[in-house]
Amino acid sequence: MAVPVIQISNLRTQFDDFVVHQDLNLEIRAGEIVSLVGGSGSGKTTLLRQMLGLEKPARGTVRIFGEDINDCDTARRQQLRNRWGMLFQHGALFSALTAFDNVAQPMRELRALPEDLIRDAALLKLNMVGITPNDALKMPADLSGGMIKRVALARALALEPELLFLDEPTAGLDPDRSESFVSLISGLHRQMRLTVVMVTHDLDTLFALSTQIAVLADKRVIAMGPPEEVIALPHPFIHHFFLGERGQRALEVLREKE
Ligand SMILES: Nc1ncnc2c1ncn2[C@@H]1O[C@H](COP(=O)(O)OP(=O)(O)OP(=O)(O)O)[C@@H](O)[C@H]1O
Repeated sequence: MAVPVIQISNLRTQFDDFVVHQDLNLEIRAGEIVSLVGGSGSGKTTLLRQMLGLEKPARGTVRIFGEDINDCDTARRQQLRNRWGMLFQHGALFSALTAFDNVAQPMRELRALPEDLIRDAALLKLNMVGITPNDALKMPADLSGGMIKRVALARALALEPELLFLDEPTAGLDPDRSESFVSLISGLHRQMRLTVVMVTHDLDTLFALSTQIAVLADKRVIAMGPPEEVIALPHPFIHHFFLGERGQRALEVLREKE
């Protein structure tokens, strides 16, 4: 069987005496769209940061593409980083650069590509997310919230990643923009054969996109599987999160998809 894209084993995270994760295990296979859900403070963002190699766990291993992210040198880690893209919830773009330069920047940092190739590739990525060459010349301050998210997504895709991390991708977007952003991610997932890991509180986004849901509770991943299986599990957090009033509405979307 192929090596999992992400494999987290026996992870422990601790801040002073406060234990956030204990004996946490998680395996993500290529091509999945995995949503990480959990209550506030359950450690979703911290786990995402550990996958990105931005934080080191107290114990356990985090393997990305089969390599221990905390046990490789800086050059190797950078090579791994070039294989994933990250869409941060806030502050996704450099405010002093145009949309175009924001997307070109990760390619320029590689110092290996000629400028004309970078130009074509950046315009192509912007086109994929529906940003015109004219809008590409604008500064982030002159773009709408939805357009900023699209440019940030184009930037995350700049190096043709195999893996894409999304932190609350639709937060701050109105329902229409949120829906079109979801279709965009879904289309790109198919087109680029991406593996996607996302943290979201938005049940509409979650049900529209996820092939798997991983539930973080009791300091561990207590369940992982297809949405319809996970929501049927008898755990108080799952019941509360998915089967409340807002969950019912989102579930209708899931049933319409079937
Ligand atoms: N650098 C840090 N120092 C001390 N405590 C931290 C640090 N980072 C996170 N924590 C604590 O760890 C716990 C998990 O935080 P984290 O932000 O990962 O949760 P989360 O599940 O993403 O929450 P939310 O859904 O509210 O964003 C919280 O109690 C938080 O206060």
